[in-house]
Amino acid sequence: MIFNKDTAQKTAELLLQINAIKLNPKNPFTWASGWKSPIYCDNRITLSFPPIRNYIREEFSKNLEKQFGKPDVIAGVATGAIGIGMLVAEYMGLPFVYVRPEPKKHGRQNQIEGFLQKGQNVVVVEDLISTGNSSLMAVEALKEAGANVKGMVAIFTYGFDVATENFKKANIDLLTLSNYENLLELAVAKRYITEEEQETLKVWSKSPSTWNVESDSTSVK
Ligand SMILES: O=P(O)(O)OC[C@H]1O[C@H](OP(=O)(O)OP(=O)(O)O)[C@H](O)[C@@H]1O
Ligand SMILES: O=C(O)c1cc(=O)[nH]c(=O)[nH]1
Repeated sequence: MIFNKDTAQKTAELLLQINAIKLNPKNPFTWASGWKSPIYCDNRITLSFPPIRNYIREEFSKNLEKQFGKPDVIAGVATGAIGIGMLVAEYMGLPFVYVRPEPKKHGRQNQIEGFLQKGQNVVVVEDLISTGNSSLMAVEALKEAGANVKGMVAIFTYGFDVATENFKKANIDLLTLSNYENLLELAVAKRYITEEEQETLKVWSKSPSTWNVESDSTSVK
């Protein structure tokens, strides 16, 4: 679910403006899930733009407190959400930890980096949700460490049914700044994408887990 329509539209517009949305139908991206996709939303780029990362930080901080109450700790999902998660923690004056996809193989062999105590209330910050598997693995690790996970916030979700089901099964509330529906609406209205690209995305969105074609690369300008 998005926080609200205004934020969803503004966030989508900012992502398009900084060219964080890449289209590459002829040489598809491989996602974390292994799915092939003509689209890639690179939210990591937002960190390079201070006014945009400040906007994201403030929207996250305001809305997550409204939704979940003020947590004891903010957790970022590594690596994509370490930067933005830390900015949120700093803005809210809260401790921060980050969660690796798996325990580190040397050193202290930690999966969670930072100081976390059993029973602490944690809100998880993620940059992007496709299937939700990466984020929910982080939630699992936090719960195993004794944290009380209050919910998750992310910059963007594709809104796939599989993610909705995964979050429902895990009993975790997910709120996002923006989503695919708002992104597409704006990209079409402001002519960031051609009719041909629109058509590709239409075909892809009908069956994203099985979509795959051969083609060339473009970024949405
Ligand atoms: O919802 P999912 O299907 O799990 O996909 C989304 C995940 O993929 C990306 O991480 P990636 O694995 O590319 O690693 P990174 O964060 O280190 O860039 C992104 O940052 C999410 O964590
Ligand atoms: O599923 C992914 O791996 C993924 C998709 C996407 O659009 N952006 C991203 O950073 N990861």
